[in-house]
Amino acid sequence: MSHATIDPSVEPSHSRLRITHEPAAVDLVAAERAAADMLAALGLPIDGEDMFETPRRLVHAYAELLTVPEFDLTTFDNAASYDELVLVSDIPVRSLCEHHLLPFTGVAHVGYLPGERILGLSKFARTVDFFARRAQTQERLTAQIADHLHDRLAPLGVGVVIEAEHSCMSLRGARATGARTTTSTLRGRLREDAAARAEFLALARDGRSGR
Ligand SMILES: Nc1nc2c(ncn2[C@@H]2O[C@H](COP(=O)(O)OP(=O)(O)OP(=O)(O)O)[C@@H](O)[C@H]2O)c(=O)[nH]1
Ligand SMILES: [Zn+2]
Repeated sequence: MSHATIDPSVEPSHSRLRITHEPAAVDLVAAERAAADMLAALGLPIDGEDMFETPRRLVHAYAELLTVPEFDLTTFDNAASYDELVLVSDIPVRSLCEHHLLPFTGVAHVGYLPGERILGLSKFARTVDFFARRAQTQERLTAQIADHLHDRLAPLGVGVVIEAEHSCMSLRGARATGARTTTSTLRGRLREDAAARAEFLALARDGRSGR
């Protein structure tokens, strides 16, 4: 469950909304014990000198990947009445698929049509990371970023495109190395207005790196 709290020290033209996440209880000691049992059951020599510390490293690696970073969603008055698209492309995405807990990685393109507020540019990447550092599906991650910005920033429209490679599908299983999954969520005018939607999707496509 995540929730946002208003920082009481807000200034009229500059607002900071503390974006926080209430993590479930984490018991690293129990997790290390369970990791040691799992690795031993998989036949790995964890009692030997080389892998002695592997259960601890495994648990800490997952704990790090699943730690949701808090931040301030800083917004400013749209003093210039800027009413065109703002798009930040190629934001790194690092997440874990909830089915295998294997990484999926790629990029997000996040854009919006400003209303009364504009968003601090770094907050696009922070918002992506905030929702990525969990056990996720790509679809839910895409929708959560779009819904969050739509709710908190109250723009005229918002769009999120994510392109990612799922290692559970490329390293194992189907072994479809190089297969990329693209998801998009559009809200407000970017969903309803055909011209705005086409402009956003074209810019998201053109603005990305030539991978
Ligand atoms: N829709 C969706 N599926 C995902 C995502 N990440 C992983 N998956 C899929 O979740 C599915 C889980 O399917 P299962 O059949 O239960 O698992 P599995 O036997 O390991 O499947 P294979 O990967 O086909 O070997 C797989 O098809 C994965 O590719 C995601 O972000 N979105
Ligand atoms: Zn998976």
